[in-house]
Amino acid sequence: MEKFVISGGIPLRGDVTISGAKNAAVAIIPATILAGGRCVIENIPNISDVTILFKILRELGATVKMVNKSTVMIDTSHINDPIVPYELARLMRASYYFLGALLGRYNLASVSMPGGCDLGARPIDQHIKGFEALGVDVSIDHGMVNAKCDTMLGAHIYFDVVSVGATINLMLASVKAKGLTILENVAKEPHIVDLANFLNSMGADIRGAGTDVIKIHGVDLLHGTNYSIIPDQIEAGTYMVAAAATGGDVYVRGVIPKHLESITQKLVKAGAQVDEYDDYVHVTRTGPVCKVNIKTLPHPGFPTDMQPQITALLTLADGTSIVTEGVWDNRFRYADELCRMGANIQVDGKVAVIEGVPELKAAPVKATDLRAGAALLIAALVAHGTSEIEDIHHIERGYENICEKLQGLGANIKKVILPDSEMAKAL
Ligand SMILES: CC(=O)N[C@H]1[C@@H](OP(=O)(O)OP(=O)(O)OC[C@H]2O[C@@H](n3ccc(=O)[nH]c3=O)[C@H](O)[C@@H]2O)O[C@H](CO)[C@@H](O)[C@@H]1O
Ligand SMILES: C=C(OP(=O)(O)O)C(=O)O
Repeated sequence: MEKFVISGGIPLRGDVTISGAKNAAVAIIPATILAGGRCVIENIPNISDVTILFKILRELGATVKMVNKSTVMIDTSHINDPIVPYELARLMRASYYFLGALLGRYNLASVSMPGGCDLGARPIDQHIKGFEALGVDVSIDHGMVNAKCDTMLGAHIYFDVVSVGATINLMLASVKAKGLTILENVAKEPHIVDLANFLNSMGADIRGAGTDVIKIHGVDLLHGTNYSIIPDQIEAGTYMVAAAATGGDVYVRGVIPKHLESITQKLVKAGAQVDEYDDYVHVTRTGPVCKVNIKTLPHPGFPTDMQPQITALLTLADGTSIVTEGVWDNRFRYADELCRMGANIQVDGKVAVIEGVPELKAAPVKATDLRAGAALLIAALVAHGTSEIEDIHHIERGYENICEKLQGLGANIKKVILPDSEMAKAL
């Protein structure tokens, strides 16, 4: 087991460069199956979710080679197995994109139910409803989702809830379906647009990504492509909040400021100064943290994946803030851990009332999921004394070299391998 040890109280200063977006990469990597050829993808984040997807692709028969530290060549000419087993699929959420991608190429897929962060119920009924509308038979047996059809036919699908995953899975499945597919009430996140751009660069005909309606004219054949993934909105937002929380002065580079607007707006209300430039933002805070009310919503609303991090900042506000989770049933499990560090947070279902405290105190804490881990890191960077964060594998699902990037900003953080894991490795 590994943990982060952080001595807090140091304002972050300097430059940090943002990696490729996790939630775009995890859709684009399975999508290479549709090419049936060679794709070269740049700006791949070096995170454990990506490593697992590469492993799955190799098991399916693809060739996956890193060309340099952030560019990968994936050749899916020789996929020979449409089955994604439990041991790999359970490790992450996006493994279910193999359903859409394999269906799109072979009209056949068998993928174990996915894992991912525990945020309450994470049903896949909208994915199944969409596949069925395209003429696919879907059954769930022994935890495997089995899907097959003879020919996929374009359809008009109206999603009952706005779902990133269902939008992506249906784009993947329908890109080669016969005729026109119309997806309505779709997600509009930047990674939806990035996937559409990637698929279009392979010869797909997808229009409207980034709006409520996506129209897909099925094509017979797709081909390999070269593509560069967008920067990670949530990684960027996390460093912006960390800069504000520590009273720092940080240049967050290699970003698309437009993707950060909802985060920037709340940070400014919370007392930070954020200056936007072409491909970087400059975040400082010299005054007090101000109370802010926030409700998370699908894009372009405030992203749920930034909710724990901004809550960590608001624990230090001058006054009481209310944070309402508008996407997930249970995304405040980290609040107890922040309270161990001296925060004052009352959670009632999807609402957290955060009464600001003058300071946080170092403590040993556990990351309950990816962004919960990021929130604890931010709190530990602020708190005086030495904190230890366990279960950092959650954090490493989504943040490339977070320890090194924070060290580069002057943080006193190190990754420690606990002796029992050394022992486990030796056995
Ligand atoms: C790999 C990835 O990109 N993960 C992101 C994706 O997760 P994910 O794609 O799983 O999230 P969804 O957008 O699908 O879920 C949004 C809401 O819709 C509900 N729902 C979803 C599907 C379905 O079939 N039925 C249903 O009811 C969910 O329970 C949730 O309440 O979007 C979330 C919302 O921005 C982010 O927090 C995750 O980081
Ligand atoms: C919830 C998240 O990821 P996943 O859907 O992969 O669990 C996240 O990125 O915050």
